[in-house]
Amino acid sequence: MIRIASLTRRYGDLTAVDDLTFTASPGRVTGFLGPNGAGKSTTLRLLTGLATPTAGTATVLGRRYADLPNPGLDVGVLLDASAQHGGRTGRETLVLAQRTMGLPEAQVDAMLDLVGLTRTESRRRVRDYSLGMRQRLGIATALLGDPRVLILDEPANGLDPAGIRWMRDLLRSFADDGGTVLLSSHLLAEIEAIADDIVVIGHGRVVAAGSTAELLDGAGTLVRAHDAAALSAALTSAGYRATAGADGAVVTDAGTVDAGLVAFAAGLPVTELRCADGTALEEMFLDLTADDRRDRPSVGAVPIPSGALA
Ligand SMILES: Nc1ncnc2c1ncn2[C@@H]1O[C@H](COP(=O)(O)OP(=O)(O)OP(=O)(O)O)[C@@H](O)[C@H]1O
Repeated sequence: MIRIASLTRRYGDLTAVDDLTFTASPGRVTGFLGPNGAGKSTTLRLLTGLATPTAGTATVLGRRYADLPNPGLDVGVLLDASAQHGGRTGRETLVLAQRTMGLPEAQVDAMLDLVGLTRTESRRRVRDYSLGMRQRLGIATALLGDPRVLILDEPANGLDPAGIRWMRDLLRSFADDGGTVLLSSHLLAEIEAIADDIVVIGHGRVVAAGSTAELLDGAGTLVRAHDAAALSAALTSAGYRATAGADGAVVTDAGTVDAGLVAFAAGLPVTELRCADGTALEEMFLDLTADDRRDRPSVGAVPIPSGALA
């Protein structure tokens, strides 16, 4: 369990993290989403003791990270794969971590196998690794102590499609075994494919949170007809919200059945009708994070499900 409660971090006049509250639960992958500069990395740094909060608390398994006696055994952390020591080989990096944590050396080979780094690759210096290989090494280091919690900042960076699929499966099975995963990204599609819960932040504040299913439901229905303007007008006059996209699709808060009935009643042949997918979630994400005003989070269009905020 990760608990962030009223967490705030100011740098001079800038409030990088602003009264942030959410939890990441065991058995679930929690996606932590936000555009550049939203405060994701600062939050993860506060959570892992690399920065101190101005106010509020961030705890892992009920304790501040700094109070965990041997943190690597409880929490696996990967914040910046490119920051690993370039002069060490991959194996040396793992052996150092293994000794620091007091683990058997066999664990190093087990992790290399798990992340798909060959023995030959493990003997190369990290400076000669691709970003994808560094991510794999970083994940191996994070998993070395068999922790119950994983905190990962943009772990898909640099991975090829097969690597992304591999990481997704790895995180899924980690969560299915009861682990807690908190994973940050600015890539909505990546988060949507893996996360059970999503917390969206903008300007250091939570702007939407809930299960991925709830947020997708909140994204509504996508309906397409030849005359998008007429379709929008028909939906609006039936009391629904409707937004016509540039590609002719209309996203509405009407259910699929109601949207179809409204179009039929208006004499508009429907060419596509389905639950809105990640495209609509992406529009929601952009909308939610577009508001520059820190004092007024733009949550009006999307309800925050009760219980989603701790
Ligand atoms: N040590 C620091 N001193 C001053 N400002 C900082 C410091 N660390 C972060 N900030 C500022 O806090 C804000 C949030 O930054 P943060 O790196 O947490 O965002 P992010 O969501 O992780 O963005 P990105 O996706 O680009 O990594 C930014 O405006 C950043 O410039």
